[in-house]
Amino acid sequence: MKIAVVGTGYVGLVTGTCFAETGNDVTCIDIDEKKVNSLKNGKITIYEPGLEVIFQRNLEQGRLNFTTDLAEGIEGAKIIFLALPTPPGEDGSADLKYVLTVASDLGPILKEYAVIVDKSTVPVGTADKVHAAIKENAKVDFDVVSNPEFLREGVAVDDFMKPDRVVIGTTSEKAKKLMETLYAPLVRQGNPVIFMDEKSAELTKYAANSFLATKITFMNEIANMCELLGADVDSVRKGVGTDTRIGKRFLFAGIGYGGSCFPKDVQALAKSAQQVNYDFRILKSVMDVNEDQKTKLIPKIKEYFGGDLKGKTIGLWGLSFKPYTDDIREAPSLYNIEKLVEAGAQVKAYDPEGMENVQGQIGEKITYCHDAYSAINGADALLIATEWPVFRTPDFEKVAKLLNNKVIFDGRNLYSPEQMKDLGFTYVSIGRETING
Ligand SMILES: NC(=O)c1ccc[n+]([C@@H]2O[C@H](COP(=O)([O-])OP(=O)(O)OC[C@H]3O[C@@H](n4cnc5c(N)ncnc54)[C@H](O)[C@@H]3O)[C@@H](O)[C@H]2O)c1
Ligand SMILES: O=c1ccn([C@@H]2O[C@H](COP(=O)(O)OP(=O)(O)O[C@H]3O[C@H](CO)[C@@H](O)[C@H](O)[C@H]3O)[C@@H](O)[C@H]2O)c(=O)[nH]1
Repeated sequence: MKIAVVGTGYVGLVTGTCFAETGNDVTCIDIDEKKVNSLKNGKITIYEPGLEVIFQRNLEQGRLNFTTDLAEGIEGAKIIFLALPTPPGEDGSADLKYVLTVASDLGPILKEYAVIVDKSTVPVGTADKVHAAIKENAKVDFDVVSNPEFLREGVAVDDFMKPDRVVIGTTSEKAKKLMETLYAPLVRQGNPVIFMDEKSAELTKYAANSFLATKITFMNEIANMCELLGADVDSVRKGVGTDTRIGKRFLFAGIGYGGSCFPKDVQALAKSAQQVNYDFRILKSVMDVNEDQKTKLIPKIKEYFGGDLKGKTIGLWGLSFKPYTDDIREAPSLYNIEKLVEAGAQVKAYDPEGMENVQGQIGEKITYCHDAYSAINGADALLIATEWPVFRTPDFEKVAKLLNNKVIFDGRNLYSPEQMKDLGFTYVSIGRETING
């Protein structure tokens, strides 16, 4: 089937590449000329494990094409995905200007029936708005479908090719059939395609992300209680996670959730609630707690150094908001850097994939190191912000030698307190016993 994907960022590129891989003829459209040229020339624009190989294959075999021209890109497409940004507007609600601008542009250039799919995360009622924006100048029949995306960065290809479920919001039988055909190769594992109305599909996406953010935040609060009561959050996690009603996943306490989705989507759902005069109290708490959680280790670092960080150097392991991505949007590392620099400390950082993006955003505010050990060479303490596997089993003798003080502040609970005690480190983690080496 011929399909088009408008917006070739994270979701657009994964969507386009994966649908090309399942045999469709895909054209991806983006207004960013540099991005389009790079992709046309075979240079992938995001770091996402497993994506490059299928991107190259489909590009070479001509099933994956890129253009900046919307009319050219949608020519002959039966399905047109909108994978456009929906960032928080000034009041925290999702800004629909990208989605609605493209919808308006589509009206006059649609030449035959097509299904326009909202892949972006959009508030309830957006499918109606997109429909109205297209209809204003449309000369042909069309349907607008809500098909939220649930992929996680870092495992996006697997999530897309083997989804737990596909949610499709439409009341049009014609659109339903086309979407069913497109998704058929991805749901052979027996996972369901769940059809519903557009509004419920839109809300499903916000409910899923907000629920997961709440689950993490609940465990972060349990971790904070553990610290006050002398319990261990890892034991509590195992104890509760084995209850199948709760489940083992997304129970890891740490220095808060980040990324391009949870922070903005929780905020957008809270705003949607406010707009219909509903006080969504849990979400307000989730945002509050996460705000504090992100820089939770800073006061402890200050306390270790007697309250003053002036002239101290902190080695920072991890910049991306989670492992296996170069995405630094809303990464807790950035909030920690801000606080450390504000307090007069210097930061030497290493991240396997995220350094270029951080440098692009904050420039030379910190020093970028070529590996984990150079980031702690001569540093006064180590702070861990992201659980990249390379940080999990370091040579602790080397770590001790390179650091001026044997002290680790671990925002991702990578090491066991017992091991740190044996090695003689001072070790401060989240929701567990502090070890004074
Ligand atoms: N990143 C994720 O993991 C993820 C997962 C699920 C859902 N989502 C949702 O998907 C949507 C897109 O997210 P993303 O992370 O891919 O965004 P992104 O910022 O990475 O990419 C958006 C792309 O759209 C392009 N664009 C902007 N205006 C355009 C226009 N008029 N015409 C063509 N292209 C245009 C931009 O140049 C950019 O390349 C958001 O609503 C997001 O919430 C994201
Ligand atoms: O037990 C956990 C799990 C995650 N996190 C943090 O939560 C954030 C988000 O992690 P994750 O959900 O794995 O990454 P995303 O790629 O942002 O994916 C989320 O956001 C996407 C965009 O909407 C959705 O499609 C996905 O389903 C949803 O998981 C990260 O900062 C993680 O460090 C924790 O602190 N503890």
